[in-house]
Amino acid sequence: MAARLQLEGVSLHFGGVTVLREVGFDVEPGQVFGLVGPNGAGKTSLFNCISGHYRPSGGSLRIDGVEVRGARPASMAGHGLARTFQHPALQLRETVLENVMLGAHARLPGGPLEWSLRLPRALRAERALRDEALALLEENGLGWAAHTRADELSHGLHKGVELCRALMMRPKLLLLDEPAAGLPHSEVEQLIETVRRLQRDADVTIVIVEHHMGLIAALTDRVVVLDHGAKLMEGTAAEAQSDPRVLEAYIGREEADDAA
Ligand SMILES: Nc1ncnc2c1ncn2[C@@H]1O[C@H](COP(=O)(O)OP(=O)(O)OP(=O)(O)O)[C@@H](O)[C@H]1O
Repeated sequence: MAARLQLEGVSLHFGGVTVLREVGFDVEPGQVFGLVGPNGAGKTSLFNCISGHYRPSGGSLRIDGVEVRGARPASMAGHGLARTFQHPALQLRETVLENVMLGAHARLPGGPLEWSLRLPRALRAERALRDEALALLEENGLGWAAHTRADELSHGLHKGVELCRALMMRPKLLLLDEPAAGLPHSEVEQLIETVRRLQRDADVTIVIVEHHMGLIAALTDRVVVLDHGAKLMEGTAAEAQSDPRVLEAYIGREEADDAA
């Protein structure tokens, strides 16, 4: 079942620096939700709070009504959460298939002893996961690369492999951090098709951080715009794109970047 995500008053400080100021919004089960805003607005920091990589200084984060603020990243799979990163971190010396299978670690039966002894149940589970990972790679157009080492693939393909690794967790909440960054136009089109397919078939709630407004407009049901760590507005992508406060925030940030 796709998850409901609820944020209330989420704040984050690093020393004297305020990175997030009382951010709150609800994401309904099955929605594709966009998180946008100029560089440095706090989007990735907010993702890091949701996925347990950062501990918020205040506020509440609930997945299906369960408070997860302060939970460690490793325990977030247990809450149905999977994510991708702005810069995919793959095991570069391992094959694509091995990388994707790593996404299923939380679903493996038995303990380390059973695995080190290669007991029959562990071997059967491994075979089933291997078949599942291969099917997932095929579905996402990467079947041909299954036995290639990750360091032999391009940046765009790394992003595809990372998405498959996240999907191996069978998440009910999927966070995608700038999935289109660095992709050529044709691959962005493919990515849009992939997310549409997930929306249709996978019973998952998806939150996307992205600067590519074409992708946000094509995919999202709602967006939140962040600026200087605070929520500037919430609405549809079209409402965000025509909101003068949003335009001003982007222009202001460009001017600040130019002056720097
Ligand atoms: N670990 C950290 N320590 C100190 N400051 C941090 C840390 N992580 C993020 N920040 C600061 O928080 C602010 C928000 O950064 P963040 O990366 O979340 O923004 P963003 O909206 O994702 O930007 P971009 O679109 O450029 O990726 C920035 O000023 C950044 O320097």
